[in-house]
Amino acid sequence: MLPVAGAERFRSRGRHRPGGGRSPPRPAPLSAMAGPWRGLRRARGWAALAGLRARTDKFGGVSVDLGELRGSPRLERAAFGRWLRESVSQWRDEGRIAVWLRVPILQSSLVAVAASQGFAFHHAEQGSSTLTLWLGEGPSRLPGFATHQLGVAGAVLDESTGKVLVVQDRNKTINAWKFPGGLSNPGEDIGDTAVREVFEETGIKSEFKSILSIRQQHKHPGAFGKSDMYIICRMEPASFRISFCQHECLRCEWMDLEQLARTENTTPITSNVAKLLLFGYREGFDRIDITMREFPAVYTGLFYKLYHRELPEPYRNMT
Ligand SMILES: NC(=O)C1=CN([C@@H]2O[C@H](COP(=O)(O)OP(=O)(O)OC[C@H]3O[C@@H](n4cnc5c(N)ncnc54)[C@H](O)[C@@H]3O)[C@@H](O)[C@H]2O)C=CC1
Ligand SMILES: [Mg+2]
Repeated sequence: MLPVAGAERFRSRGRHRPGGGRSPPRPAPLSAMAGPWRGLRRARGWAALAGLRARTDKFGGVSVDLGELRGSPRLERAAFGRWLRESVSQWRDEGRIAVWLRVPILQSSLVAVAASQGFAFHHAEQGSSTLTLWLGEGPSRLPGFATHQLGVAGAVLDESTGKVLVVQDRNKTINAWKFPGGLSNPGEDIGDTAVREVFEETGIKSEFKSILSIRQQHKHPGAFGKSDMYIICRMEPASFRISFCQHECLRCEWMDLEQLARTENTTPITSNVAKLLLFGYREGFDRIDITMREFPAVYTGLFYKLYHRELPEPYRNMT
């Protein structure tokens, strides 16, 4: 069994002791136990299991990282299965609401053992998977993993000529004109994705000016069935000579913005945003722009970017 390492121990419902009182006694060390642990003495890796730490979170869940077994002999599945069953039983008694189990990819045979005890995948990354088991009352309230992917395109408009940069994708069945763009990298700002993707696909350097539109599409086949957010940004060109990526694009050109707004050889998204951009080009970009401001995040010490329509000065400085 696995004693919990968090500062606070959760009391199970019905075991509340008035006045707080002492913590329940810590379980005896694994080696001293009888019953299900006896067989573990000889099982490979059992000693390492005893050293694992279970960390509590502020919601009352408990996390165990099997990566802490690094350098230990490979665990026998049976030993792990018995250890997990006993530990879960103890956490249940302690009133924990959930278990988070991180499994390094090379220990993946233990995933099946955990799954046979009710655990399910929460998410997987390159080197590990994380499984969860809900112990609380009623249906699980654990948040799911990422729900969306983010694509960003750049509508690069040369204001001196009224031409906009467009491409036709090589791998798409319909070769419609669209703005160059692609998927955001983890941790990448929207504007930075637009600059990077425009440059990678067309060779054109550009600067982020504003967000023009946001499209949300559920069950997107290109997002492995997840939802897809597609943001189109207004960009200002910093170079003009096209050198497009032959792998990704079939064609690339500077096209008259009004022609793009009128052509049928495009998607509804590109067509509508071309019309919006044409309106802004003629009537002022302040009519269409969703601009960005940066602020310090209060609790984390990080910064975030807030995107919204222009706020008039008197409102901006209200206290
Ligand atoms: N105008 C529109 O209306 C369009 C919007 N989009 C949006 O743009 C974003 C994605 O842009 P992309 O240009 O597609 O991304 P991207 O520019 O990041 O390119 C993705 C790359 O991955 C490759 N790829 C994708 N799936 C693959 C697979 N299964 N195996 C091997 N290679 C694979 C593609 O060939 C491409 O080279 C999404 O948000 C999408 O919804 C994409 C196309 C058209
Ligand atoms: Mg692309």
